[in-house]
Amino acid sequence: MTSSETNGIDESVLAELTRLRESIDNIDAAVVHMLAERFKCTQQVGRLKAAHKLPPADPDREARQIARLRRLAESAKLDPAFAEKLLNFIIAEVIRHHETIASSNGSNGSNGHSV
Ligand SMILES: O=C(O)C(=O)C[C@]1(C(=O)O)C=C[C@@H](O)C=C1
Repeated sequence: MTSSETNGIDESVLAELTRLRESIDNIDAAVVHMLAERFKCTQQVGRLKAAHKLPPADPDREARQIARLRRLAESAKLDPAFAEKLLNFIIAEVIRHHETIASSNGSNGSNGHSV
């Protein structure tokens, strides 16, 4: 092994891997923050729907979101099937939250409006 190698991996390769991983970590942090903001909005939607006795899921809206996201994915060279699966995964969690909000509104005598 030469002085520029560590455990058989060239130091320049390790430096490149570290640089790429730092960007990956930044992107993952951004995804977490963006999802947190999205869930803050959907919690408000869930409270609004529960207060007005609207159903948790809106399949027509979902169909429009999926069609739009697939188009965006294609133009960004991301697999549209992956984009659709990801959105469905997120929406399924949102609907679960909406259902929890709706059932807690119905059982505690609240009118659904929070202070
Ligand atoms: O837009 C709504 O009606 C929502 O409840 C939000 C949302 C979403 O997460 O984007 C979730 C459930 C609905 O089926 C559609 C969309």
